[in-house]
Amino acid sequence: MTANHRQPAVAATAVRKAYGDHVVLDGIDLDIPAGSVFALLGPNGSGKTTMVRLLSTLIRADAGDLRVAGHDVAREPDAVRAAIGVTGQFSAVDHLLTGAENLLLMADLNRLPRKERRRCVAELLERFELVDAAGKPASTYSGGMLRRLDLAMTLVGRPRVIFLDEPTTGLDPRSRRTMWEIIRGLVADEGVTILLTTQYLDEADQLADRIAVLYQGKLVATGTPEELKRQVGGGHITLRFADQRGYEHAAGVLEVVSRNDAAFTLQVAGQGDVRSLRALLDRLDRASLAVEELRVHTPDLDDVFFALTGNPVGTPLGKSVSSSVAEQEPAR
Ligand SMILES: Nc1ncnc2c1ncn2[C@@H]1O[C@H](COP(=O)(O)OP(=O)(O)OP(=O)(O)O)[C@@H](O)[C@H]1O
Repeated sequence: MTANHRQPAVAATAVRKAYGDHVVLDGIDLDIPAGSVFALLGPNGSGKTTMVRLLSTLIRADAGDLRVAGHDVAREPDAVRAAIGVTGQFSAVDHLLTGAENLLLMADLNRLPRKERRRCVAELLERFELVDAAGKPASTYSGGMLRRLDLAMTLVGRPRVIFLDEPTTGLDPRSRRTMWEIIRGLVADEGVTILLTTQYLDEADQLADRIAVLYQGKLVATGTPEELKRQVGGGHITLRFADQRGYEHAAGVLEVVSRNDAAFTLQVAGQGDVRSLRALLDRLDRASLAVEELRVHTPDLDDVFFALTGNPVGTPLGKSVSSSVAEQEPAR
């Protein structure tokens, strides 16, 4: 590992940003190693876009230090701009131009040598599966195609750090997966650093080396997906019985965490590993109890999010829910 790799690609210390009385970011610290994917996870209005705008020099922080690719954001904004690419809610795509024209325009703006322009555009169209649509106006593109074009345009400038603001919001599942593959490829093939913002826990789980959970202007947790999941403790196993008799019998035999008398289901603590599952099934066998259905629930980022914020994913900021709703299995 070189010295350059040890230097964080993005660093923030005690960053604060308010609009009037509304404190949007309140003492944010970030440290993102070069060559990694970092997800800033938070519900609508939690300040994710504000953080990206600060890091990409579009707005100024009220307090704190921000460094990107080794440059101070306040003192060396031009050097920061030269090192970064930004895609997302403020897309650079011109809808009147074709995909190829948009890319050529970026190549011009980046002052690529004339010979290189065409080669670079052709390469990007190929890589982002836009060859067939290259001659069509961007106004005719689907949401997924527009995101791909936006990201391709960003890559013309060969950025070392890329900010992806909600890269897959509104996309269908197939387009999301294509985008995820592209993002993974960028890090693996080119060693760029990616900071992505997302409200999707599965996206953070799939892509990020590390995740920070932003809630009401503060980072409420930071860690690898696995570290965050460990924080919320053990999973559970749900057992459903065919009738009242079996259900009541089992409830007397097992250490039950919670029960649902109407559905004949019991929850017992357990991670779902083979050894503890075998022990549980042996116990049921010895008691001559037949289980109709068994489900293992390992903690996931939905549980983490709820444990940290008191809100299930997708709830707008500040709207807590009753524990009865929260105790339900998270929707997939
Ligand atoms: N220019 C501005 N003037 C006043 N308030 C603003 C401004 N920009 C953002 N805000 C407020 O700051 C808060 C955070 O906004 P931000 O866009 O950073 O959130 P977000 O987490 O990216 O949410 P979303 O997913 O909805 O974009 C919101 O309450 C928003 O209304």
